[in-house]
Amino acid sequence: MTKVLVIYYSAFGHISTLSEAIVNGVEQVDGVKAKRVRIPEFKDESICVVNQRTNQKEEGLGQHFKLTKRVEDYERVQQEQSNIPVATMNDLKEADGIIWGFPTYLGSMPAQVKSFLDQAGQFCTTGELEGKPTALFTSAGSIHGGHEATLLNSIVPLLHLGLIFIGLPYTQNPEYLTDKAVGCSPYGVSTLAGPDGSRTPCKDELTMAGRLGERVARVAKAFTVAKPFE
Ligand SMILES: Cc1cc2nc3c(=O)[nH]c(=O)nc-3n(C[C@H](O)[C@H](O)[C@H](O)COP(=O)(O)O)c2cc1C
Repeated sequence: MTKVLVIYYSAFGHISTLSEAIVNGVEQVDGVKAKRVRIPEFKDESICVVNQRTNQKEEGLGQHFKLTKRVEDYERVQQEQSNIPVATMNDLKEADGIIWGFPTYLGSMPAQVKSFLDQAGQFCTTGELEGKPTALFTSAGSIHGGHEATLLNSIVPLLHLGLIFIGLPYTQNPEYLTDKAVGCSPYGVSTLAGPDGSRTPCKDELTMAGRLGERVARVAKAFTVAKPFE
């Protein structure tokens, strides 16, 4: 059985929703099983969405973000995710393919994810993740808020780990060839949350998320049979 790990961090649930579509796509491929895990949250005092409630007012630009409601959303979503196992270094070692999902924070990955990846840095010297197919999905507040930047700059640590990056090709994903506000690009899956987080992933984004899962699963399965790096 080929194992694909879908590993994610989600504050408000958009990434969590995409991760379910990705799992469904992975499991379209015979002989491939998905495991969904979440990257651990920081301790309370460093969680930026909680700090925003105490440090910012809902006036000026802050009105657009509906911060008080966002913290309520955050607390609800964390509760809903409490049954998803917390990711470990062992999960990475056991997987034949790894798909990472996280929101765009300042045009890059959240610190929670970077912290987890830094711990995985131990595998640079052991080579235990080398040759495994990998892919990315993200979510951003606004259309030009940096989802493509996040996908592109997040490839860098994955290459340090020796993972083999899988994108989302045009011919199989015509939905992103549009003038409408739809996420996804050749670099991976993405969705738009809207400034106040009220937009949820649309049908096209969920379809493309499924296809990315399936694509990684196909490559992971082929690699477990062919063992091209042994
Ligand atoms: C600290 C922080 C930084 C953010 N930075 C960006 C940003 O650079 N661009 C953007 O479009 N949205 C930004 N957002 C909005 C998030 O991308 C949005 O809340 C996220 O995509 C929702 O995903 P989730 O529901 O899985 O948490 C930021 C949010 C937070 C809390």
